[in-house]
Amino acid sequence: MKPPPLPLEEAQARLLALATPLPIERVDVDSALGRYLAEPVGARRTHPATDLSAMDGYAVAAGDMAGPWQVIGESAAGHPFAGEVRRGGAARISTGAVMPAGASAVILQEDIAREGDRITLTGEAPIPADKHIRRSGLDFALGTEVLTAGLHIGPAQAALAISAGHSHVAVRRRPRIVVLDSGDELAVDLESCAPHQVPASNGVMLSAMARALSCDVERVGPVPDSMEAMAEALDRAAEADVVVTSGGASVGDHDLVRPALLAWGAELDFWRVAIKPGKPILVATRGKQIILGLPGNPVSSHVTAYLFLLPLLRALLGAAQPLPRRIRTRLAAPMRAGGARREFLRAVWDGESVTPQAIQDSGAIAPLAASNALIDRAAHEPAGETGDTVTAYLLENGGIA
Ligand SMILES: Nc1nc2c(c(=O)[nH]1)N[C@H]1C(S)=C(S)[C@@H](COP(=O)(O)OP(=O)(O)OC[C@H]3O[C@@H](n4cnc5c(N)ncnc54)[C@H](O)[C@@H]3O)O[C@H]1N2
Ligand code: MOO
Repeated sequence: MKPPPLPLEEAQARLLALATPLPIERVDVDSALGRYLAEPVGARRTHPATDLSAMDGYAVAAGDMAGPWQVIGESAAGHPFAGEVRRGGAARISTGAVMPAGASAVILQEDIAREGDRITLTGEAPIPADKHIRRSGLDFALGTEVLTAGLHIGPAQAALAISAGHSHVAVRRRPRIVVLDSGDELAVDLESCAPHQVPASNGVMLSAMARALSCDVERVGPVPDSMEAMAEALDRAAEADVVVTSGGASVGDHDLVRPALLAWGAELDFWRVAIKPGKPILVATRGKQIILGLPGNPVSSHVTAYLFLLPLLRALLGAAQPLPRRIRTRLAAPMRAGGARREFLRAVWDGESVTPQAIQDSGAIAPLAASNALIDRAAHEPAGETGDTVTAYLLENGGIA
């Protein structure tokens, strides 16, 4: 008797429990982009390190806001004014330049008339007087924890690490993934793809999903439906952290993934999850290696990669939040009632509401490619009306902000 399919959350928790974050390495911030911080980042400097002007204009002394003034020097970005600003004096100042000693206000150049070195106020003096000054430490002070461990390193986080004085950060090494697709019907040469064949598209799709998460991916296959060919293909995955197979996961006579994995020395953790598409997904281990057997139907492969593979890779990379986040949104069109399995419906989210695709076949790639969201519909959920609130996952950024 085979055990019943696992509920999704239980299956995800079991998979993530197998994932120990990979060893830490220190890399330059450029190379860390797309990965997750393995250690918090503390500021090695105060930013700004000193008071700076936020605008182009003239720096004057406190309480000396009426003018006229004599321009006694200039503070340009990267070239501070060495002198001191006293009553009646002003220093020309540019955006990002250091406030000179004695100066405590910046008057915008649009509010000033200049004749030679004499300037007068033609517009408004700033209120409060220090309005255009960026104070030392406004952004962060020396010693502050500016980035927490487990955070995704995107462009802004990279800029912050650099501003905080870190040219290198601690991240987990890139996971090594082998993507292996299988099936006698799979064609690589698209020019000679006969009607009994199918273009092998899952390998490209699954590799692309893994590569978007800073993984080193090798593709093996398509592998023919024979135990010998599977054994040979799996041997090429001996060094992989994660082996992803696609196809052959179901119950057919030619579905060889499970027996081939067992013969390779893998131990089955679970097989089958109560979701549609993607029910026949399997998870196994072989020593430290984690094996994800995804169903061959292209949409099933995509959805299970989204719900299982990407969270697993994020966990190996040390992400604080490996699972995709849900959004609550409204139906822009009616939704059919749920069936026996919880279903992830391909859908289009326009920023306000979501429309399920008319065709939900797990072999239909066109509606998948036209979708940017998955609606999470419970088993036996009643039909939905336009305007009803539903839960959805956004596909475009892997569901993670
Ligand atoms: N009697 C039953 N039959 C099936 C069941 C079941 O419970 N009882 N489950 C169905 C479900 S659900 C799914 S999902 C599929 C999964 O099957 P497999 O993982 O064994 O996948 P295959 O049979 O190898 O292929 C299914 C389908 O996908 C195409 N495919 C496979 N690999 C690729 C690839 N790399 N690129 C593009 N397309 C691919 C393949 O040609 C098939 O059309 O089983 C159901 N059957
Ligand atoms: O679960 Mo299968 O993935 O429904 O087509």
